[in-house]
Amino acid sequence: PQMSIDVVSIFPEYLAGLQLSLIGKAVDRGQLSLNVHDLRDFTFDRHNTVDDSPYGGGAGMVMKAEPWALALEHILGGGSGAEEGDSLPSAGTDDAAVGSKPTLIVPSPAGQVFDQRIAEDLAGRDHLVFACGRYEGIDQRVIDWAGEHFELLPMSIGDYVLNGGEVASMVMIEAVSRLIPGVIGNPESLTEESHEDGLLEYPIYTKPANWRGREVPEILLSGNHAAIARWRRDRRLERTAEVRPDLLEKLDDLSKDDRAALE
Ligand SMILES: CN1CCC[C@H](Cn2ccc3ccc(-c4n[nH]c(N)c4C#N)cc32)C1
Repeated sequence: PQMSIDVVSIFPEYLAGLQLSLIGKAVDRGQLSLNVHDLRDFTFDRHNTVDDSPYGGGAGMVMKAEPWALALEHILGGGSGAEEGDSLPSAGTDDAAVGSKPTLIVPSPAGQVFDQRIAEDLAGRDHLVFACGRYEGIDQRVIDWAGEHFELLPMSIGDYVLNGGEVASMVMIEAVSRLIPGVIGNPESLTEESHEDGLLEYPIYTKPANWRGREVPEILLSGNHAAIARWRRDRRLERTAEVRPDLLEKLDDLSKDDRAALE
């Protein structure tokens, strides 16, 4: 596969949604491999304990280090099949020396904020591993240890608080996998979309031309493709100025026509 994705979670069924639709098809086509691991499979006490109370006191529980290290070592050791089919490293070398290190993404409110640029960067990598925390998070020593075996990326999907890393991982996996060539049916649909080139997308319409008395903008029925392209760009500029002026300020290649649309 072009990319292997592993996810570790105490709620593996949360990630089942990814098997549907586009990503499911890409997995069936062998473009993507997605493996979800239950953290509790790496506990061996009677209660499959994954958490304990925080040193120093405070509310909530902390996820214990050992299960996480065992789960991540299982994945490093090829437990995800990510390395299957790769030429086995010659004796004595470790993967990190032979290939590039896998990328470990740790969803966290304290992470770098995920955006389309980061999605594009991650889409070019071979092996992504997502560590989904719950409770108050994961013992810091796991993160410190993981930094020696992975390229470590603490990542937040936005400035609001969730209860765990699963939803954040699904957001990032969807944003990344749709950028992998062939995963999205028509690569054309990856252009001129919001955040791809810094402008929000233009309004879209389909049949009927008159719906409950509301007409489709005339220009779109004209067949004049240059005029339609201009109209669409004007709508993108207008919408971005209205909804996300912060994005507009980042643009430095506005044409004369663009500026006219913003007057
Ligand atoms: C009250 N406490 C505060 C700290 C976090 C605790 C819940 N939690 C445990 C693991 C974990 C992972 C990610 C996120 C998260 N929140 N917001 C985002 N954008 C995230 C992302 N990515 C949240 C998480 C709840």
